[in-house]
Amino acid sequence: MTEDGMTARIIDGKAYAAGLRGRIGDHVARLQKDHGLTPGLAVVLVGNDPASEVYVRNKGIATKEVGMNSFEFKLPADTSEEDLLAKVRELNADPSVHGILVQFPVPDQISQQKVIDTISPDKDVDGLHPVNAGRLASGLDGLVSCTPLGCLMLIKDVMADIAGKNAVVIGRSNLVGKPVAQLLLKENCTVTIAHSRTADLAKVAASADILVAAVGRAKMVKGDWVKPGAIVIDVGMNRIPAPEKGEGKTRLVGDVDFEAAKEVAGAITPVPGGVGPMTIACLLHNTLIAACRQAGIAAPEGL
Ligand SMILES: Nc1nc(=O)c2c([nH]1)NC[C@@H]1CN(c3ccc(C(=O)N[C@@H](CCC(=O)O)C(=O)O)cc3)C=[N+]21
Repeated sequence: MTEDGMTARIIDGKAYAAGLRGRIGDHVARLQKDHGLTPGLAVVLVGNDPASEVYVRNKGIATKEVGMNSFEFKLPADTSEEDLLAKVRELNADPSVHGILVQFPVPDQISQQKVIDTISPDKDVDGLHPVNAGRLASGLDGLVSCTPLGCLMLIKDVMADIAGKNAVVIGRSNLVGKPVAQLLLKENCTVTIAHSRTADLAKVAASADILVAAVGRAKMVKGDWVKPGAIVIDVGMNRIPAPEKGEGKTRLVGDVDFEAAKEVAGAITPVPGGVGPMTIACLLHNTLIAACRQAGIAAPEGL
C-alpha cells in the first residue's frame, strides 16, 4: 500500500503514446506545408521471426498514420553480413530516408554491432551508434534510444521535476539500462545502475524513488523491493506460458510483479500498455527530429 493507503496510479503508456503520435503528426503536416519535406523511415527485417514481423508491421502502420513515408525491406534469413551492410549503406545515401532501423535480433551470421556501426549516426533513430551513445554521455544533441526516451517521458509525466531523486536502473544493456541511466543523470537524479551481480539487489531497489526494471526476467522485482510511493517503470517484455488461455498460449509479463508492486508504488507502468507503445512513438519522434536536422530545419523540442 502507498503512504496514503491507495494503490498506485497506473501509467497509461498507450494513451500517452497516442497523444505523442498525434503531436508528431501535426508537426509532419506542418513540415510538408512549410518545407515540402516528408520524413521517411526505413525498417529492415532479416528473416521471418513471427514476433519481429508483427513489430515491423506495426511500425509501418504507425509511420504512415503520422504522415511519414515508410520503407520496408524484408531480406531472407540467409542474407550475408556484407549484403545487409550494403543495404544499410544504400539507405545511408538515400535522401528520402531520414531514419534507419534494422530490426534485432539479426541472424547469427551477421554481427549486430557491425550493423549498428554502419548506420549513419544522423539516421540512427534507434540511438545505438557509438557516436549517439557518446553524445548522450557527453550531454550533446544526438538521437536517444527509443525505449529509454519513452521511459523518461512517462516518468516526467508523473513528476515533472525529478532532480535529486534516487533512481535505480536494474539492467546495464546498451539498448536500455545505460541510456536510461544517462537520461536520469541529465535530469539531475542520483543514479544507481544495478545488475545481476549487484549485492543485495532487493535493498538497492528499495532505496529508489524511481525504479526502472530492464533485465528481461519475468516478475523478478517483488513487491517488497519497491519503496512506498515510488515511480516504477517496467521495461520487461517476457512471454510466459498461459495455459488458462488454452494449450500452447502465452501472455506478456514485465520484469516486475505488477500485482504486488502496485499496492506499494505511487505510479507504475503495466505490461502490455506501458513502455512498449512508447517505444514505437519515440521511433517516430526520432525520425521527425532526424529529418529536421538533415534538412537544416529547427527540430521541434519538448514534444
Ligand atoms: N532495432 C530494434 N529496435 C527496437 O526498438 C526493437 C528491436 N530492434 N527489436 C525488438 C524490440 C522489441 N520492441 C518492441 C516495441 C514495441 C512493443 C510494443 O508495442 N508492445 C506492446 C504489446 C505487444 C504485444 O502484445 O505483443 C505493449 O507493450 O503494450 C514491444 C516491443 C522494439 N524492439
